[in-house]
Amino acid sequence: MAAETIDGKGIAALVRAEVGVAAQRLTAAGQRPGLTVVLVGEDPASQVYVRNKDRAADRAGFRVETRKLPAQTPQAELLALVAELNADEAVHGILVQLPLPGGLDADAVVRAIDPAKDVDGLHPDNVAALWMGTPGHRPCTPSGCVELLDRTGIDIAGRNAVVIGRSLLVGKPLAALLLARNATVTIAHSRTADLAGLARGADILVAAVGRAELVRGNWIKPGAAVLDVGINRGADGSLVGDVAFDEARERAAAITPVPGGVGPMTIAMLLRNTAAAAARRAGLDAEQVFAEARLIAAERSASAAGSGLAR
Ligand SMILES: Nc1nc2c(c(=O)[nH]1)N[C@@H](CN(C=O)c1ccc(C(=O)N[C@@H](CCC(=O)O)C(=O)O)cc1)CN2
Repeated sequence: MAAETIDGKGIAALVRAEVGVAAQRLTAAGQRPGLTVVLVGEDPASQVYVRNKDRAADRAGFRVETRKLPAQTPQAELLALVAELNADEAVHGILVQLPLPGGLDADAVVRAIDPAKDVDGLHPDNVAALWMGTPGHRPCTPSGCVELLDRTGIDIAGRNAVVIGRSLLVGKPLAALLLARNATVTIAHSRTADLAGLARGADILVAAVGRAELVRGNWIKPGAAVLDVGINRGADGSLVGDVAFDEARERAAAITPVPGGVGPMTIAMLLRNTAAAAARRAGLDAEQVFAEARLIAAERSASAAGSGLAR
């Protein structure tokens, strides 16, 4: 039987609606969530992602601004902007869109961000907090993956998880998040011997390498959950994941499509991290704010459905 297709687009919309409810509560408490996105240069894909972040934050009721800088911006100027945003009380979240143009030191820029405002979860303090299991911002795409598993009812504890890819943005933090949820985690990469054989042992298989359709159908353990983080352009310009979707869905129990799977969760979780930063500033328990917002959003959507508004 073909796998369930995990509706990342729909789940991301739910999360954004819940964050919107939380934003109303935080605004009433005097902390309207504020996000500043910094875009350096003209990379076309980054421009699209930044525009989408701006629009999603605006729709959720945030105060949002995008600071655009030319590709030739000196490192010192970028660091000065980060310092300005760190000091701005209206800013709860700072995101520097990656990759930065050549010549800029992304690592130094991320280190300059106040960890409390590092809603990307990439500052070393947040990386340490992730591995230590202490409070801090978690990176958006990996936490989006876990959210997808949770909201699809896929168990994590005790399962074998194989994460193909070891980037700081996805592979490593996702491995830490799955480990924190008591999965048995293996990180695989380009030098892994018998990648296919390793993948075949995975109850949860994540592909985050950026190689179109690397993962074939016969790599999938029957009944596995497959999360495809890859976004590659096919020869005809269409988007292709790291997983050969049509083959994999014949064996998996659940699988994310590309587009419309993991990708949309990245922005939803960014909004959630920003709202969490605002909640902490308001002296509120962010988890409690989100739990209440989830109930309110569900009630609103049920009553909209009842009145025919959702149709
Ligand atoms: N500072 C950061 N930079 C980058 C991050 C990040 O998390 N923080 N991640 C990626 C890009 N990214 C967000 O910035 C991102 C990628 C993909 C999507 C998404 O919704 N993808 C859609 C398809 C979009 C398309 O048509 O191209 C999907 O998969 O359905 C959102 C955000 C690198 N940089």
